[in-house]
Amino acid sequence: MSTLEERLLVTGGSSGIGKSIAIECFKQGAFITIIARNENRLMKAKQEIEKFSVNDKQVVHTVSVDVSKDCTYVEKVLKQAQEKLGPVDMLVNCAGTSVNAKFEELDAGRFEQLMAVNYLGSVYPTRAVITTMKERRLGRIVFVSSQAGQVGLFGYTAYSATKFALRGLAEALQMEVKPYNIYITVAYPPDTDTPGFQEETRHKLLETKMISEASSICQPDHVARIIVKDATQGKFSSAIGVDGHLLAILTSGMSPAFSIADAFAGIICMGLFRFIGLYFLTSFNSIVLRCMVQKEKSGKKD
Ligand SMILES: NC(=O)C1=CN([C@@H]2O[C@H](COP(=O)(O)OP(=O)(O)OC[C@H]3O[C@@H](n4cnc5c(N)ncnc54)[C@H](OP(=O)(O)O)[C@@H]3O)[C@@H](O)[C@H]2O)C=CC1
Ligand SMILES: CCCCCCCCCCCCCCCC(=O)[C@@H](N)CO
Repeated sequence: MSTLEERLLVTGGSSGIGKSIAIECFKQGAFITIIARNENRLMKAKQEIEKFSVNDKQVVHTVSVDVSKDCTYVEKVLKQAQEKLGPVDMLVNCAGTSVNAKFEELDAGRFEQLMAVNYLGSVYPTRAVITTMKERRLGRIVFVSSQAGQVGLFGYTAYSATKFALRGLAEALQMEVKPYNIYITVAYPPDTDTPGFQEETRHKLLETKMISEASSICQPDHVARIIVKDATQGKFSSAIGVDGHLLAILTSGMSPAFSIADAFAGIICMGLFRFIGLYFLTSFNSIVLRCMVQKEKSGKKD
């Protein structure tokens, strides 16, 4: 890592993808503060990450806070964290959670909770760092979305919406902060083998399971390596795997292009990828229909 990303804040840094991002950056000499709610898990993660230190000045700070509640408080504690750590070069918004269930089985509270954690829980930490980044004319902000933030899928009505929201936020913010040399990255990981994913899998709908097989299951350290590399380079979209890159081009819309070569690749491939996308969509719809027929045959209530 260059000298740029010396100081990092990683929300959700006590588990899964966030912890792997912290480890990846720590290995490259960064100073890191990890943020999550549960103090025990934070302490355990701190010890695990510190094993990868490359110089004896490196320590991992921890902050226990719920990023989804009380904006003023989140901003206050993260500003305090910056006094300890120094001005932040890169903020990684990775705290998040998912729920997989049919729309009518989710009560309204779940929609609110998910939007609070996944969306507002990225807005509040960003508010805590943006002014200093603008003053310093330097910074990177990462939003961890999902492939389910590029395409709405069966069982993810509440979840997908929160991940799509991050993209809107990121595009608008990028336009505002580009003149200040601040670069935004939206990461779209596929299913990744983390504690959060294992929890989600225990209650996963058959339709979602079958549809998700179209994409790979990744290891968190692999996902982290790609996100850190893309963010360091200042890429707006960070995709993983062949399907991830296909989806990124197909759903690129008005997102910034990383390079002229990237822009041309998109322009040339778009038509073909739309065709492939529609093929997948047709197969997903047929999975949904087959599952419904099967349930009706076996007399199960929907
Ligand atoms: N795993 C996957 O398949 C994929 C995951 N993603 C996204 O990546 C991110 C990380 O996922 P994953 O690694 O699986 O998750 P994990 O459940 O393994 O870890 C989630 C982390 O976020 C923290 N966290 C959760 N809620 C809050 C909160 N309200 N305030 C502060 N910290 C919080 C957790 O700590 P604590 O509970 O102690 O607060 C933990 O550190 C999420 O945004 C997820 O949506 C995207 C695509 C695929
Ligand atoms: C044109 C090309 C089409 C390519 C195929 C598209 C495949 C879509 C499959 C998406 C799988 C869902 C990932 C959700 C991950 C996630 O966020 C949760 N696991 C969180 O816990």
